[in-house]
Amino acid sequence: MIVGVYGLGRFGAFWATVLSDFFEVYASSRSPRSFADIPYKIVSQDELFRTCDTIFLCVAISAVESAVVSLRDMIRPGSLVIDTCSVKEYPLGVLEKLLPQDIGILGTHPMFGPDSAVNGIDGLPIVITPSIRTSYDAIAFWSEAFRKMGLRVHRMSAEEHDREAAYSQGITHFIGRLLDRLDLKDTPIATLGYRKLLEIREQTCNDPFQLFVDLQKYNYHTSEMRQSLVKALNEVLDTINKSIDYDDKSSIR
Ligand SMILES: O=C(O)C(=O)C[C@]1(C(=O)O)C=C[C@@H](O)C=C1
Repeated sequence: MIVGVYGLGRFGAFWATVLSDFFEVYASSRSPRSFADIPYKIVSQDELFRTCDTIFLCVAISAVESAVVSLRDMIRPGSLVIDTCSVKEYPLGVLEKLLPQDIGILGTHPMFGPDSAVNGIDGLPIVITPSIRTSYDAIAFWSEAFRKMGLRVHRMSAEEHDREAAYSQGITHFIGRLLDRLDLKDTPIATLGYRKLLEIREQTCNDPFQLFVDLQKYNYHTSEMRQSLVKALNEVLDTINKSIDYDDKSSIR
């Protein structure tokens, strides 16, 4: 079985490498790039869809629609398109709307990337969100394949995924970008907690800014998450303000 990867950005190039330990992998992208020392074969878009009947789509969330429009005539009937976006309801909706009925669709979200999987993928989580267009065989095959790759497979609906991810990955990227605006510096008196804050900033800001914007825009639950954050911030500020007695000179400097 030759597995295809379409999109060779930060995540696609990483995922093609990971898959190559378990499958023969062909990869292609809109703007052809040359890579040194890679375990997969770079092919033209034409060859990718002619050769592979399982294709991982590894494009930015905001690029899914235009990618599918430009590729759909090349995808053979009976193929399976596996989306890997960090949100699930939006891309699955686009794929279901734009791909012909005889092409299968499976949603996945590997909950890691090149930074978090620097020591390998063993034990890391991957979400699978079957759509109305996922065959039982495809769910069974890929759940087992991901397990054999050492991943922890979590099956849930796209809606459940997005709700949970808004309050886990979404909030992390939001806080990371907030911290980035403060220009925080390392210091010899850094506490463990402070070092963890700096790590969050580094981990999230190492990803393209587009990922941050897309996570906030295309996960329909992040707006509620942001409102909860603002409410929580105001409540904490209120508590502090109430505890400061502005007439008592000893409590303020
Ligand atoms: O390891 C990395 O490079 C990542 O940024 C991975 C990360 C994240 O930690 O938020 C980013 C995008 C994916 O949706 C999953 C996880």
